[in-house]
Amino acid sequence: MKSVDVKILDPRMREQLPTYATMGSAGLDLRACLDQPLVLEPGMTQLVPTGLAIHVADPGYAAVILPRSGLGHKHGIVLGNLVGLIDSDYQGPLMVSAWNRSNSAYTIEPMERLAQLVVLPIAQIQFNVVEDFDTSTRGTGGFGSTGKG
Ligand SMILES: O=c1ccn([C@H]2C[C@H](O)[C@@H](COP(=O)(O)OP(=O)(O)OP(=O)(O)O)O2)c(=O)[nH]1
Ligand SMILES: [Mg+2]
Repeated sequence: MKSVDVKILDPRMREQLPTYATMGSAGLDLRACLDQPLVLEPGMTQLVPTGLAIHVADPGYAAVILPRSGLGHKHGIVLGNLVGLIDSDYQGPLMVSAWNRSNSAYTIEPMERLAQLVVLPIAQIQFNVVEDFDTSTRGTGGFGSTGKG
């Protein structure tokens, strides 16, 4: 398993560092390190601290912050940036942009699991400028070009 340096910015996180819930879990749940409940009115977005800073360090990896499906589907609590991308050289506090896309207020409780962190391999690329691409099966077809059925 890959090791990633973490700084504990909120002492409450010392006892509950994120771990994989099951052997096959891809995400580590991030908690809302709030001092009091936060009422997120419909349409509102609020930056919520996770109490952690990570340093992925290896440019061959990045972390992404994704919504939790239960919160997103049942309560409309997703991310204001849709997906949070954590660069491998970022060392600042991990923040979650919590967006209430529903029509009802939602109260985020202190230390509630709000979002999840996934570490992914990354390919950094360099562009090779060409006039024409090598032929591919798809060519320029897209946006439903393969049909519906
Ligand atoms: O949900 C998020 C998204 C980003 N970040 C941090 C880590 C990331 O490495 C940094 C910058 O994010 P990004 O590059 O997506 O934002 P930007 O608007 O392009 O800012 P910058 O000019 O700092 O790159 O902010 C978070 O803590 N949470
Ligand atoms: Mg950026």
